[in-house]
Amino acid sequence: MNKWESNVYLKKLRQAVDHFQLIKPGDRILVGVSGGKDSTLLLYGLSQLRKVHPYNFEVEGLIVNHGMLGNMETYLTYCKDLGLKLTVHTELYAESLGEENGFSPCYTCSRLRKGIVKRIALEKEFNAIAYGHTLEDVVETFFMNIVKQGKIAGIPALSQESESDIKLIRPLILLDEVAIQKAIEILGIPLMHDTCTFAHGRVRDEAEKVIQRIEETYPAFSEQVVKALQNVDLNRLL
Ligand SMILES: Nc1ncnc2c1ncn2[C@@H]1O[C@H](COP(=O)(O)OP(=O)(O)OP(=O)(O)O)[C@@H](O)[C@H]1O
Repeated sequence: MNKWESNVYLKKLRQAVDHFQLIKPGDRILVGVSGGKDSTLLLYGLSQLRKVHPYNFEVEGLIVNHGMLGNMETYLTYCKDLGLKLTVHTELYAESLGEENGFSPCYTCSRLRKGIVKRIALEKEFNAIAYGHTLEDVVETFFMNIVKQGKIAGIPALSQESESDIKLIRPLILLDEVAIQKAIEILGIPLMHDTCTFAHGRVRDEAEKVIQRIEETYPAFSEQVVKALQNVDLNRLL
């Protein structure tokens, strides 16, 4: 087993890429980067995978600077030294956000940010956008969809952007936050800390607590949810 394979976090990223067929030869992938641990590891991991994977593909990171991102200088220098391709696009919309038409600032910010990433992907002829959603994101979303919507749905590893040919890929979907944190510590990347004043008391925090409590009894609960989402017994649904 080589060094690459012995790194559990990179092994799981590759497992997701291959199992869900996230990457095709010739893909041009734009990674949405927030400067936090998940999307930073995603950019690093895909850039590493590129070097050893049989398929030829390109990887580039994009930070949308909406005005609440803190100091980027050290982070950008470190990423550059690691050989990561990363650009910053500045559109300072965050400060003017508020509660609008019943939508929270976080919701509006996320919509605007995704629109910008998509626009730049199209302008620069990328055919794929990668997001840093993790195992926890899938399980929390699954839980919240049941509790809030009465619906069975998680986050797909691979989906299609509406209104364009761009595919959305989520290669960290098999990785948990503990493994990601460990990987970031090993790499020593100084993360960026956002200055967002809205993101507190998220509904997701409640889901996180409930899942943690379940995992005290069933430690593999999150992995089992991901397994279950690929193993639906259609004959036993109503
Ligand atoms: N400032 C940013 N610039 C570019 N991409 C970003 C930025 N912030 C976040 N992203 C990307 O968007 C992904 C999802 O972001 P985040 O978890 O904050 O929630 P969200 O936009 O509410 O997403 P969702 O509702 O789809 O879970 C991140 O994993 C990252 O890949």
